[in-house]
Amino acid sequence: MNHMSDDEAQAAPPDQVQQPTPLDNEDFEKAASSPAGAADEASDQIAWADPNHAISLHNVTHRYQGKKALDRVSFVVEKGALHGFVGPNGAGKTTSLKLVCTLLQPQAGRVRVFGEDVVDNIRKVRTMIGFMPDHFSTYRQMTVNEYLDFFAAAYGLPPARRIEVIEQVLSLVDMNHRQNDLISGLSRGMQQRVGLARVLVNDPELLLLDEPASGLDPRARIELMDILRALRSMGKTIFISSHILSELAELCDAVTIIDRGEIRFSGRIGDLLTNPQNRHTLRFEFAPGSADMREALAQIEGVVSAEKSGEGAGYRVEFDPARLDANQLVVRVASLGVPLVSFSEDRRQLNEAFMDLTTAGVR
Ligand SMILES: Nc1ncnc2c1ncn2[C@@H]1O[C@H](COP(=O)(O)OP(=O)(O)OP(=O)(O)O)[C@@H](O)[C@H]1O
Repeated sequence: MNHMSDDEAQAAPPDQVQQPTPLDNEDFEKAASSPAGAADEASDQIAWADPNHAISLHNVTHRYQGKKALDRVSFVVEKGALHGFVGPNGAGKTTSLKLVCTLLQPQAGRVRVFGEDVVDNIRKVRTMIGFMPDHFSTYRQMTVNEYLDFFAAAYGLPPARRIEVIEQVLSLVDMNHRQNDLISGLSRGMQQRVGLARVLVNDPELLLLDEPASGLDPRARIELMDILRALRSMGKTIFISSHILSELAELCDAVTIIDRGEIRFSGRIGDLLTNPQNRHTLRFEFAPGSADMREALAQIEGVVSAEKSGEGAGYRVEFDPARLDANQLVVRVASLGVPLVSFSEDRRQLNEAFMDLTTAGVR
């Protein structure tokens, strides 16, 4: 996502916010007639304006020069969550982030941060958020210390307090030892840590991170994820965007998937992975080197199909719940006389889920 420069992403005064363009009649009609439409706003107010929702987008539509970037988008991010925001190129991630950051105003619908409307309470919202764009577009010739001091001053911290805060935020991202280095001389991973330190300068409750792991090597990626977990354990809410669902699966509690301006899924990762169609399928893994078990499994009363799964001695076993429940199936499989290593619910692979929910091609 590169529509927003680093300097643009900082505390832009309200008069620099892109003003909304009125929507056409079609948009208003759809918004009003949708189940979560503007007409329902009053009745839904309590839920959508809940301060325990760090972010809520309710029926938000946004267009650029007539072209729809977001189409009646609604989702919430719970306070204290590490929440992923995933979608292919052009899906609408940056546009959504710009709305939450107060750099854009919604043309239809409501965007709230901890229950505060981003249009009505723009200044309050800005004190609660920290936005990290995906690249350093400027400031590369500053030292780490100068860079952080610049932002701390912009937030109005007095000089003595700035020294203290810079020490604290650099220690959170383990970068105190690079305080006097030029940003341009730092690795991508270290630049990302400095970017995070900058976002923490005003101690925001909500961190908005745009593709923070892109371009990082595996080690830097793991270290960054550890820092994010530590920040979450300090009570921060973290909303993190990525193109790659599997990258966020280990880290996040919940995920929102967006494609072509529409929300395809928003909820707990576990719910995304549990395929309703696979509720009656279990995966069994026998000891390595075991004989082919397909026939033995298929002969169990109530088993509909038994297929090999993966390279080793794994099998997907589908059963008819009217004739057999999962416990009975496990007992029967365990008594086949071949050592059973594990059994589990058959869960969809993340990438498979992502591909199912999104469409091919770049917008
Ligand atoms: N300033 C703009 N002017 C015109 N069209 C825009 C502008 N910003 C975004 N768009 C268009 O709006 C749609 C959504 O873009 P957005 O940047 O929000 O998606 P994204 O999910 O962040 O994509 P990426 O991951 O590629 O950055 C795209 O079709 C994009 O081309």
